[in-house]
Amino acid sequence: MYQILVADAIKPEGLGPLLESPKVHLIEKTVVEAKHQLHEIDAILVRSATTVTEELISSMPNLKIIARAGVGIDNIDVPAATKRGIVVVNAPDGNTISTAEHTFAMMAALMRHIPQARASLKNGEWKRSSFIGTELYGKNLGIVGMGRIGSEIAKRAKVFGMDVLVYDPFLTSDRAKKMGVTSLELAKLLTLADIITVHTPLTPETRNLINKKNLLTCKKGVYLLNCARGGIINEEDLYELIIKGHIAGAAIDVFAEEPPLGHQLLELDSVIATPHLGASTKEAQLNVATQVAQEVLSFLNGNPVTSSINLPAISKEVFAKVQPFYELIKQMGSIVSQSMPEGIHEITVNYAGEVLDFDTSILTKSLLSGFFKSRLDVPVNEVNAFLIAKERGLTIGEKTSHDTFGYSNFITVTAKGDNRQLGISGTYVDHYGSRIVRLNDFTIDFHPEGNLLYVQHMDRPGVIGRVGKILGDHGENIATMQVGRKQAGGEAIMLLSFDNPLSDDILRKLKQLDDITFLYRITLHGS
Ligand SMILES: NC(=O)C1=CN([C@@H]2O[C@H](COP(=O)(O)OP(=O)(O)OC[C@H]3O[C@@H](n4cnc5c(N)ncnc54)[C@H](O)[C@@H]3O)[C@@H](O)[C@H]2O)C=CC1
Ligand SMILES: O=C(O)C(=O)COP(=O)(O)O
Repeated sequence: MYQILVADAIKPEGLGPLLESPKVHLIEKTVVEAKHQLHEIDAILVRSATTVTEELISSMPNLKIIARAGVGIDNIDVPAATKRGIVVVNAPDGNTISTAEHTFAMMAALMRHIPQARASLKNGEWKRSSFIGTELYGKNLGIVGMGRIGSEIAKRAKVFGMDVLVYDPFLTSDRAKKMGVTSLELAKLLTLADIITVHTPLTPETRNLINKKNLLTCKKGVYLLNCARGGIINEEDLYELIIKGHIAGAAIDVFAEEPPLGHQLLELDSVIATPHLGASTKEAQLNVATQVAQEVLSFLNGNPVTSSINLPAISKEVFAKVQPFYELIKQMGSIVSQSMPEGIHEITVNYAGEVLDFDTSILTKSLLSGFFKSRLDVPVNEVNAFLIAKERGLTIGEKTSHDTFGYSNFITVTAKGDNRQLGISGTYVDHYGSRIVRLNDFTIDFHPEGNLLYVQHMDRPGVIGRVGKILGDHGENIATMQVGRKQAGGEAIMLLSFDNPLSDDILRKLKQLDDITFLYRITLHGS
């Protein structure tokens, strides 16, 4: 039973996929309330209220997936999660419309002083001339960050007759043209805009992106909006320039620290604010909860996730096609690891044939997860495979070729250690399954599963019999056996399979036999 901590207020109606799963137990508590259960948590679902720090991650040794029911992942230590092999997913488009609409509502309210006028009315006043507003029509709206939300705002602004100027280093001129917006450098946008709204994520690059220095280049009387993340516009600088009259007003939904208790900006009449409400609609909350619930369930069921921050996106359909190769190469990684228990400094994979239809980096990561599984006690998966390899000084190479040796697909892994090199080739055959077809230059054919014994020996009479005798004397029943050699009298191999793993004692006795070059036990769990 998977233990899933729902640490923030996530709409229960959206959690249906998880609630209906017999494999899942939902714990709806804050991190503090659940402090005695953290060690058993497999998945955590959060919004922006919970900060998922490295410390919190390390207090959850079973954690496999962190789901953000929303967009911004600045409250999650993604590098720490990645290092631990924990998948991070979000709900990238579930609250786009709500946040764009909220920004637009804030802009209209800001320009027409709606909150201030309402407060005045409530005080029994009727001060029509104090609340003279400004039209949106014909104004230059500067959008910084032209992603999902920025783009939706641009569409709405155009309908209101605004001229839309945008700055986004990742926006192509083609897309800007299609959207009917003017793409500019930030410095230029700031000098031309009447209203500026930011819609970037909060990153080291965007923190304080809008600051005193560049705000002073803006038109006097400019309006600012931040419905993205506190800190993108420097709050102290904004305050100072509003006080000095350079900025006419600001609409703020998000703060550098939330809640912003006693914040100086909230004391200013020309600042309107909401308590991080961008995504707070019935629709958005249902969307994001449903999206992350589906992602978490899919992941826990061994299926791919589609909106991961630290994994390449792969659809269910593509995953179904790639899965046989994914399992095959994971077993090949495990064979390499168990066959070369000494240090390995380089692994190269050569992909040939129909396997090249897929993103082979996913397969190489699967190889590494199989390789590291028996070597490390930290989980290694597609999330952290390359990172762990780098940390351990393991060089990973990927090659492709057309030579499939008559198979429709062919994968060869070569591992180099200090004194030895190992080569293994495998293929996936429809209706027949994974096959290892070459090992250390010997032609062979076996399904990579179960308890195996690989023996490399000199091709001399009696070797096979002596091995068989020791096994028989210990009551070990050989389930299958294959032999191979390159030339008479040269080196040869035996590959035997058993119902149970062989004991260390048997291995020791086998190693003492004459003519055995080396042997190793390989245990492979289900493929
Ligand atoms: N107030 C609220 O409740 C909500 C706030 N948000 C915030 O809004 C942000 C944007 O959301 P989406 O549009 O969905 O994300 P998105 O990823 O679709 O768009 C972000 C855009 O910012 C651009 N960008 C990145 N670095 C930049 C830089 N240095 N300068 C200019 N542009 C840059 C990217 O190229 C991208 O186009 C989120 O990261 C989140 O922090 C999102 C949802 C709700
Ligand atoms: O999705 C986002 O990035 C948001 O800022 C929404 O935050 P929330 O889930 O409402 O705490």
